[in-house]
Amino acid sequence: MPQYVLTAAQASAVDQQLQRAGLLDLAMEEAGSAVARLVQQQYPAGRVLFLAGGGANGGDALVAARHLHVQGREVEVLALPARHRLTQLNRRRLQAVGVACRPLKAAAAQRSVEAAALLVDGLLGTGFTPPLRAPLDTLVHIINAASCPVLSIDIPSGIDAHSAEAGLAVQAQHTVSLMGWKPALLFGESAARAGAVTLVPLTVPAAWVQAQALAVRPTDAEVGAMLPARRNDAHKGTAGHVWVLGGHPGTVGAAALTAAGALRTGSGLVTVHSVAEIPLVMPELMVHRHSVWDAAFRAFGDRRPDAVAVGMGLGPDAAHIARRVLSWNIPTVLDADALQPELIGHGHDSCLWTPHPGEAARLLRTSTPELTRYPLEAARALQEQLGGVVVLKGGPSVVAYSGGLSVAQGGHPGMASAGMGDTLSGILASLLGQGMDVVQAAVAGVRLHARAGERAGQLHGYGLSATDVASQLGAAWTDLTSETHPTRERLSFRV
Ligand SMILES: NC(=O)C1=CN([C@@H]2O[C@H](COP(=O)(O)OP(=O)(O)OC[C@H]3O[C@@H](n4cnc5c(N)ncnc54)[C@H](O)[C@@H]3O)[C@@H](O)[C@H]2O)[C@@H](O)CC1
Repeated sequence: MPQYVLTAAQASAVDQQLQRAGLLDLAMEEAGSAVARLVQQQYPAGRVLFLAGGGANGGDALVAARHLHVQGREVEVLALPARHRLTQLNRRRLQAVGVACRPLKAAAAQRSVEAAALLVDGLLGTGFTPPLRAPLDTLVHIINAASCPVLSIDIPSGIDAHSAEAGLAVQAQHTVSLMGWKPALLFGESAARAGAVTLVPLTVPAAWVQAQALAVRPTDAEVGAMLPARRNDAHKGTAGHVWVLGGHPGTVGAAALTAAGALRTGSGLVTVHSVAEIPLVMPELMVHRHSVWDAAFRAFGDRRPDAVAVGMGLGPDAAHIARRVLSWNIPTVLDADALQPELIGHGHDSCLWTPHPGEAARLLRTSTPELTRYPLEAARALQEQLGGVVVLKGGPSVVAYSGGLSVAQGGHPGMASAGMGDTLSGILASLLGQGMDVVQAAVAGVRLHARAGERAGQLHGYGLSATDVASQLGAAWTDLTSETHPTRERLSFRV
């Protein structure tokens, strides 16, 4: 089952459905027991201090405290007055098994924090609306000064579930996200506050969550199923021919990296067209140097590849060249210098636009900080303007298509280096050239790139390069397809 991304309002709408179905009590029980299980697994010794708010987030904390107490763990619970009906109910249940709920005051919290081996933050969840009011602000300061690890339930207290920004908010080591991801757990400073995130999907009908969800996060098995499986009689003519139009004196490496990315993703033939001298990074590449772009287009005549990537290091003529390529109406990846506002309105359904946040801000005529505050909305706005499919690159990348958003899993911080986007363009063009649908090519391509980055990151850490990532693409493909293509892979090896 895919994972989903929900805003606070969307999570609350599912809660109301659960409430109407008489299932909300069970959902809170499941949430609290999952938190208790995680505590036992990851933080198995010492006193656990729970700080519980008055809403349902506090209710989850009270359920978790009861489960741990019943399992013999030493727990201490400090709670604000319970406002939510189920939080009141779980307070009575906790007291019934012999755990006192002491009032949550700053002085008591300060003393208790010192004796705790783990602090569970159940103050505020998705019901929080900024700014933080007293006494919660003082409590957040106390939590952040604690020397023990902090585990937050659903979202660190003080984080607005929708935004990638973070003001005064809990810094957690671990967050247990309930039902689905919240945008804040995926992007920017707010994601850094959450620490490691464990998703607990809860026993909620998938259709209820899907109907509300802002975005989907496909699993590796789902991505693997999208990738094409080859027949044993495949040859270079059936594996797609990609053209790379890029490079300019001073930025020739970009086109070479794109071409290498396409070859390593399995393209049968890759040809680079440029007016600059492109380094032959792999001898399997075909490189055509043209005197000027007009001559290049004359030489192309009516010949077309299966897919084209345009823009990488292409320089000042990029918008003009990209416009001519768009008139071919074939699967096209537009990257880097080709991402210009003057191309708005010239795209088609088989276009894949791949801006990083700076390029996206240029296209939307906004600032980069404004854009990165709400990456999902930004990706959607870009797709509405540009048409086709948009990959808004980042950690994680977002794919926006007509009617939907998808957020990639995984990746590695070492991927923050020059040339990574060029490699991604090659991957995407390769998948398009192998006949993939443009949405699936985007979703699978960003995950393939991220998976190759994870593998390269294990070898090179923060020193990994785009070339290292390209070298891991074959292995990444095998990882993603291991569940879905096993028989075919085995057959291929026997031949
Ligand atoms: N379907 C789900 O995802 C489920 C969610 N559950 C929990 O329900 C939570 C949402 O519960 P609620 O809607 O009751 O909300 P919360 O528990 O997040 O917070 C509501 C409380 O916070 C206070 N508050 C809000 N903004 C504040 C501010 N700026 N300063 C100080 N206090 C503020 C409100 O007065 C209210 O008492 C989720 O985060 C999750 O923990 C679970 O109970 C199980 C099911």
